[in-house]
Amino acid sequence: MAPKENHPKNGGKRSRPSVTEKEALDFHSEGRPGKLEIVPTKPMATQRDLSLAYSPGVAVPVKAIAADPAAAYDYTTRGNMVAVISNGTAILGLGNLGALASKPVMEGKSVLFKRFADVDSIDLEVDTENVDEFINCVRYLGPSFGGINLEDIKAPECFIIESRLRELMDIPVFHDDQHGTAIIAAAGLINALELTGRDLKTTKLVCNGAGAAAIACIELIKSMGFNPENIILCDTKGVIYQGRTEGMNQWKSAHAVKTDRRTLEEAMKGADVVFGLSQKGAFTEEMIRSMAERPIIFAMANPDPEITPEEVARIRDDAIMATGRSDYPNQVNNVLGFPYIFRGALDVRARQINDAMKIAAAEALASLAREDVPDDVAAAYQGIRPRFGPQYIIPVPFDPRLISAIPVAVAKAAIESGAARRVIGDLDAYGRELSARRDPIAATTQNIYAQVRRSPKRVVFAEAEEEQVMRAAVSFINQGLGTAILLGRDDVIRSTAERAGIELDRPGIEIVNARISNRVEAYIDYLYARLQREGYLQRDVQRLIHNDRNHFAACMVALGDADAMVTGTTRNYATALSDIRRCIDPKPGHKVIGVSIVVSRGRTVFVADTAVHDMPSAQDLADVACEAARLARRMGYEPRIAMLAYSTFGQPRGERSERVREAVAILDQRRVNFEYDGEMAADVALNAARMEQYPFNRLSGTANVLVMPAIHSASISTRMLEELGGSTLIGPLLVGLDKSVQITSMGAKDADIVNMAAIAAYNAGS
Ligand SMILES: NC(=O)C1=CN([C@@H]2O[C@H](COP(=O)(O)OP(=O)(O)OC[C@H]3O[C@@H](n4cnc5c(N)ncnc54)[C@H](OP(=O)(O)O)[C@@H]3O)[C@@H](O)[C@H]2O)C=CC1
Ligand SMILES: CC(=O)C(=O)O
Ligand SMILES: [Mg+2]
Repeated sequence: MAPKENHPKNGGKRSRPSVTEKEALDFHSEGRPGKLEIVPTKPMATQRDLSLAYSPGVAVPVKAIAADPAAAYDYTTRGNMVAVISNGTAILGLGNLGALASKPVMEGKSVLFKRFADVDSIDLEVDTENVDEFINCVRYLGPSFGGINLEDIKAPECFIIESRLRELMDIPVFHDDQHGTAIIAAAGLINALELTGRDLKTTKLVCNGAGAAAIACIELIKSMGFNPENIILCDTKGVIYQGRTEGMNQWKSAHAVKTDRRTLEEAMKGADVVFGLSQKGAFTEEMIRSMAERPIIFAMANPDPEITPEEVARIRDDAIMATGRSDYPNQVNNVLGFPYIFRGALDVRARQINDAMKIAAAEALASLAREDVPDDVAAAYQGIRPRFGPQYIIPVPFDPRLISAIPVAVAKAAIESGAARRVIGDLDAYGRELSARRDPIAATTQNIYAQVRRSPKRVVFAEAEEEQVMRAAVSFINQGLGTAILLGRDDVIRSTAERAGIELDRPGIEIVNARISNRVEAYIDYLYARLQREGYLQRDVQRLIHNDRNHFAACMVALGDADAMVTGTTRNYATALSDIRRCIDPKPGHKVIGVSIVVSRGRTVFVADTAVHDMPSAQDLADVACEAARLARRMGYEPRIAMLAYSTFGQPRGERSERVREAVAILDQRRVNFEYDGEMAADVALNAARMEQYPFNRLSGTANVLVMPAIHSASISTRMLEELGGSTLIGPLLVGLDKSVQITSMGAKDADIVNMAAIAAYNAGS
């Protein structure tokens, strides 16, 4: 998983992941519809909890807040809560589709607040296009929130709404499409100008679009020193020149210039920079061709840019190209801003987000892209170590440094400019505290996908007659992960696909029918040689290869006809595993085990063995610890292993715990190179205060790998965590086999199958 010394180079030709409309709808409807839920932060289990949380206990903070409003930050969610508010009049670049239709985007923004900056957020869709009604609706909500993020409200109404609400409310009111976009575009522009050796004062820029995002972008770059005479603004009517009357408003007029150019085409001739904040397809190849040498093109319309990087690459090889999308390099998108800007603003209880805070965010972003990317961060860059250059002018949203770099800069500027109600004395300590909030598993998962994308694999889907497996296979190839081999009867696969509306006739999908494959004899010979002394006759083996797809698929992988395999949706784990073990051995010196990854409230814990050893011996437990430590390291975690039991360091003493104590002694003898200790109970392993009661314990912090004493405790506890504790469970991942195989849980959904196929492909590559 060592990142390569390189930087992403696509020239517009890199294959990029895409999603189908069905995948997008399934993603939003699966399980609980939508993308958000609310989770209590206090126990609500007993009479006492109720007395504290509700009547009578709740009266105490009520009185405290009435006496001192600042106390609301100490006793309520206000200080970490942002409302994302829209009326749906400019949803991305899709136009005015109404408040209700904007909800998926607003929920998305709320989720991004949480994911990237641990800011709690709720979306509010306000069903009016009337400016006064909208303002009146929002102005009274101040007590509920630490900040208001206005989103996708069209110009010019958005300007009036934002400025009036800023006057009326004593918390930050920030129209993300204006200032979020401006901050990110300014950061990208600072770097692009430097790379092309341009001076801010003489660069000529055309901005297509004269709405919320566009006006804010040009205002910010003017305030940074851009010469107003060098900026031409265009809208649907063409160039905004002095004296134009059609389709004008005061915000456009403020940026009208003296020029005889009238169309976007004319404006772009010889331009150094073009900003697209308008609509899909607004730039033609001709316009791009007419720009100056080494042009800077930010085509920021969402979901589809004004021109694609592929189109630009066809006609010019000297452009610096950015879009608003996640699937191209140089993503100039406000996701890089709003979570972190609000994080900083909330932490100093800011009254507003002022220009000083915006410029601080832009500068922090720009300088982050120029810094060397350290090893532990390279994972977020898809295993490639990016270097400041035309393909890397701005950090990626998954860059784990953003959470500390941007809020610290924003908080500092808020304190210095007087917008803060609370001063953070030690900003370095604040930065360290912020870093600790990041969850590396997301970066790891995306790194797995990215690595596979760079080195696509042939993965056999053993149960391809199942509809969800076919969908997973299609998604696998759509995401550029490799070739999907569908194993099954051709006619059954095709008729099921047709019924389900799945298109299989596309490059990257191969259907293999075990009954008529010309590899059958080779697989029978291979398997018979392995099983003839295990009580199998040749005809038994023939039957296995002809009739059982796990055996056939595993032989494909064993003999190199496929790189990896995924199975498990139609059979239980143990059956699938024993089918595979007949065909594939453990890697020399390894033990085959299952490791589940539990992600819970930002914490990631590996649990082993959750799949293979029923009642492991002390030797087995030591082996499991070694295998789990290897996997944790591969996923970017330095293992701290707790050997779990019901007892802790000999108390209470019991026969079952003896095995675990012995396993610890075996690890001592092996002089392994990772931290471990035990035996200990789960609460001691996971709770720092409980752990402190054993000062002699050798773990340097709470455990991140739990070795379970037996499979039943492993399986029961992980499933309970998933069902009762709201944790996300990944796996069990099968580790230790000589070839790459993953087994999903029975009845797994297509998204889970794709994840397992990606992990199988990833393991096949190393
Ligand atoms: N990458 C990012 O982070 C962000 C990207 N955006 C994108 O910017 C675009 C505009 O959003 P926003 O400012 O909020 O919307 P607004 O509705 O406020 O403004 C839209 C502007 O685009 C102009 N426009 C529309 N189509 C064309 C066209 N074909 N040629 C020239 N001008 C056109 C409109 O012109 P007129 O005034 O004549 O009607 C208007 O000035 C969207 O595509 C959005 O996705 C927005 C925010 C963030
Ligand atoms: C990214 C964003 O906010 C938009 O396109 O509207
Ligand atoms: Mg928006």
